This record gives sequence, structure tokens and C-alpha cells, in this order.
Amino acid sequence: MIQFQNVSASYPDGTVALKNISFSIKPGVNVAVLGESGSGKSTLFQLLAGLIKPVEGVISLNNERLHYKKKDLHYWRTQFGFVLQNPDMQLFAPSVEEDVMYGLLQQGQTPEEARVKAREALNACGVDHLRHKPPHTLSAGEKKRAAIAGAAAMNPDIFVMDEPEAGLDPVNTSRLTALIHNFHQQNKTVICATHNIDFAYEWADEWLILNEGKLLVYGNSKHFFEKDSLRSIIEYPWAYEIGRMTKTFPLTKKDALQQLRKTMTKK
Ligand SMILES: Nc1ncnc2c1ncn2[C@@H]1O[C@H](COP(=O)(O)OP(=O)(O)OP(=O)(O)O)[C@@H](O)[C@H]1O
Repeated sequence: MIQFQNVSASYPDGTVALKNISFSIKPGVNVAVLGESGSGKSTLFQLLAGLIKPVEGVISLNNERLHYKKKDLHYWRTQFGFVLQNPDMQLFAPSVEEDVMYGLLQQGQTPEEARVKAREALNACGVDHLRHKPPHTLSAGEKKRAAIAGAAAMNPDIFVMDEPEAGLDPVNTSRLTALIHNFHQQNKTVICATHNIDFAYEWADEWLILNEGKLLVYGNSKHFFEKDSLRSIIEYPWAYEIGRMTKTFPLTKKDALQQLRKTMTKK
């Protein structure tokens, strides 16, 4: 279980990016982190990665508090797979395959084992054909998928992804959704910041909404969108809206489209 207890964070220039945030995320849950630009999503992820320290409050995983000594941080980070907002910050090896293998080799795996796992992850993310290319020559969407493959290859319990769908075309966004469902089946926790609520609606169990550095609401999918008061803050997923109109509440875009077709044919 990941816990934030009264966590506040600020930057050296004095910007207070998060104010007194508390929440708990149970293992195996998919959480969508939403909020306007500048609301504090990336700051929350930097805190989770131990890249910045809170000015107040406690961050813990399975009741173990995050400490900032090099050894503690190293252990903490082995439990997470991070996908940063900007993949250029993450990809550095001469080839995509070497990049994905890097973390595995650091773990002490043999080059043979590392290559097999890297190929599996690259395949799952649809970038195996790019494995020999230098990462900087990839398109933005390809870089993103290579970075996701790097995290997936390490088989962490928790994935933390900052706008992983940004720059992906619809086919690759669907692939990413399938990958998240796959992680879910393996009881992994997925925490994902996104501006695309329709993408999140396909996989999120819980929703965490930030507004100007404050935690506005944390709720589960079942009743989350029934609160009409949230309409002034977020755009509702279109699949939910169709479900509400037709009183069917489908969960997937495919179901929603089918429902819409049925309703249109009746008329
Ligand atoms: N290095 C920094 N130094 C000073 N202020 C920062 C720094 N990084 C972020 N901020 C500020 O902290 C606040 C939260 O920023 P953050 O990047 O966490 O927002 P975000 O919700 O991830 O935004 P976006 O959706 O645009 O990625 C903003 O006011 C931002 O200007």
C-alpha cells in the first residue's frame, strides 16, 4: 500500500506545488491522476520517485517510510517502474534494446536473460522492430513506448507513468490500454497521470484529482462520476455519458459504441 500522509512539496524558487496531500493506494489498483496543467501531478510523481523531498509529511510503501539515503532510495526505486513525461530524460543507451536491457543487467541478470526479457517487453510495447536504432532517432510516440518497455522489462510491482499516452496514435493508445489491463491481471499497481479522461476510463479503478496543488477528490470508479459537482472541474468520459443516457453504464468504448448503435437503430 502506498501512503501519502499530509505531504507538502515546494521548489527552491518558493513555488508550493503540493499542499497537505493524504491518500492511500491499495496494491493491484489502477489509479488515474488528473488535474489541470500545473496542478502538481508531476511533482507527486517526483516525490514518489524520491527525486524531491517533501517539506512536510510522510511517504510510505507497505508501512515502510521513504528515506533519502542512497541505499534506501535505491531499494525504494527497485519496487517501481517509472515512465517519465519526457522520454528523452530516460533513454540514453546507444540502442533501444541496450536501453531496455540496462536495468536488467544492473540487477545482475546475464546478458542472455536480459536480452530475452527486453525482447518480450519491446514486443509487448510494439517497438521490437526498432531495437537496433539509437533512441534519439525514434519518433516521440516510439520513444514513449521504448521508455514503457524499459519499465515493463523490470517487472516492478508498481508502475508510475506520467502521461504515457501523450504522443501516441489511437492504435498505440489501445495497445497501451491492453498493456495496463495486462499489468492489472498480474496484480500490479498502475498510477498514471493523464489529460485524456477517455483513455483513463478504459482502465482506471480509482481517480485522484489535483487542483492548484490540493487533493480535490479521491474516489473509485463505481460512483465517481455520479457526482455532478465534478462536471465543472473535469470533462466526463464520453463512454460514461452514453452509458448514463442509455442507462447501461458500459465500461469500454466498444460497449458504448454498440449501445449507441442499438439505440439509434431503435429510433
Ligand atoms: N523545477 C521547478 N521549479 C519551480 N517550480 C516548479 C518546478 N517544477 C514545477 N514547478 C511548479 O510547480 C507547480 C506544479 O507543477 P507540476 O509540473 O507538478 O504540474 P503538472 O500537473 O504535472 O502539470 P502538467 O500537466 O503541465 O505536466 C506548477 O506551478 C509549476 O510551475
